[in-house]
Amino acid sequence: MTSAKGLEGVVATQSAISSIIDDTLTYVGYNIDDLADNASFEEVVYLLWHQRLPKEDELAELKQQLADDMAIPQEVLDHFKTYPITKVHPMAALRTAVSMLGLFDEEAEEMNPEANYRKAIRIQAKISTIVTAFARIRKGEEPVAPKSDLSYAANFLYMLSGTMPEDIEVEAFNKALVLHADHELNASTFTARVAVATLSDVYSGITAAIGALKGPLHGGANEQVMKMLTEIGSVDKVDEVINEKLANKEKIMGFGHRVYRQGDPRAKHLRDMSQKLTKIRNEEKWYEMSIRIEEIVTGQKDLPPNVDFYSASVYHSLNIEHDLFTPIFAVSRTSGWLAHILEQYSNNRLIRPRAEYIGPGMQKYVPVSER
Ligand SMILES: CC(=O)SCCNC(=O)CCNC(=O)[C@H](O)C(C)(C)COP(=O)(O)OP(=O)(O)OC[C@H]1O[C@@H](n2cnc3c(N)ncnc32)[C@H](O)[C@@H]1OP(=O)(O)O
Ligand SMILES: O=C([O-])CC(=O)C(=O)O
Repeated sequence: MTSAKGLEGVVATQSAISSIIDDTLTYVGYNIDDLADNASFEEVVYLLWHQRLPKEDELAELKQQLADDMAIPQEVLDHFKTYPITKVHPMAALRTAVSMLGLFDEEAEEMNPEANYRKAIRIQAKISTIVTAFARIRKGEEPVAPKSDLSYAANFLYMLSGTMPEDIEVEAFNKALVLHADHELNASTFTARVAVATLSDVYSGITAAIGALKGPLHGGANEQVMKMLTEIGSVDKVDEVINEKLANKEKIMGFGHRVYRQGDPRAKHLRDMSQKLTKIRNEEKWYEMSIRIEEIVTGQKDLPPNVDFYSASVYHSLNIEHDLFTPIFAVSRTSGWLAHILEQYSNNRLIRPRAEYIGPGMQKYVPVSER
């Protein structure tokens, strides 16, 4: 037996949800460029869960269901107040809160397709309430109740800030949600599928996936990008800092990808949005620094930016705290995780690969007194 390090190039399952072929990303055969320019996040959720776009009444029904299910149990809100609050990363809070949600779902252990679909709606609805409520409670503010007439994207921004978002903010946030919704067998989606392939429940799958997304080699990179931009501070410092990092063989967060070779097709949408928003905010330096970093890294290492790079300056321009960037990724990717969980249940087999053993050969047990 020989192993592929990091399972590179291994085809581990079949899926009808999203594909990356020749650096083109599609959700159910729809090019991501088309969806990013035209679709609402709710339409994409429907697409991923049903493998077709919704008709008008189906979309209206899903929107209503999501809006109706956004409230979270008071116990979860109270739990947030018991954390040593300044030290808790919002991804850790989210991981715990989603697991806790399962304790209050009477259908948590029901394993039929209808019950699993109902849970998918509830989890997708409640996850943005969890992130926004935690963000407010840790600052000593009261959570803001969702408005049922707002879109998913608008509701998130409204629940976070307590004020009505501007149209351009909703447009940017909706686009970001669409772009992050699914991505074939990335690490967190694979994690979700492995967890539920044991026939464990949906909450276990999402909780496991959140844990996998949190790391800086995956979803956690967007927060690290903003940390790097903040540390660099100004366009004239970019060359010195980035050249030094590259010379020291440090990874530049937001660059590189296991699958894409020519570049991540999602990055250009976020680059355009970053340019637009930083101009409106009169904070063009974040965009200009990002552009200069891209020039240096692609010039020296042939490593294009991934989805995490420009999302950082987009979220910053939406006045979002930097440690909420990865939870926002989770809010969107929950739709993809749920699609993959439902697909896994529909055609399940335990996922259990092998390991190539590289330890010592056969050894004889020696009693502790003789070692
Ligand atoms: C949503 C997402 O998850 S997108 C990815 C988000 N993650 C990041 O942006 C973190 C930075 N990027 C990385 O760490 C990697 O590019 C990954 C994790 C995304 C992909 O990793 P892998 O396919 O395993 O590539 P690996 O880490 O082995 O890198 C291959 C080579 O490119 C270099 N490299 C890869 N990414 C970077 C980077 N961002 N900066 C500098 N060098 C890099 C590696 O150092 C390595 O060089 P070497 O062969 O000289 O040792
Ligand atoms: O596919 C991957 O490996 C990582 C990624 O870009 C994503 O999850 O969006």
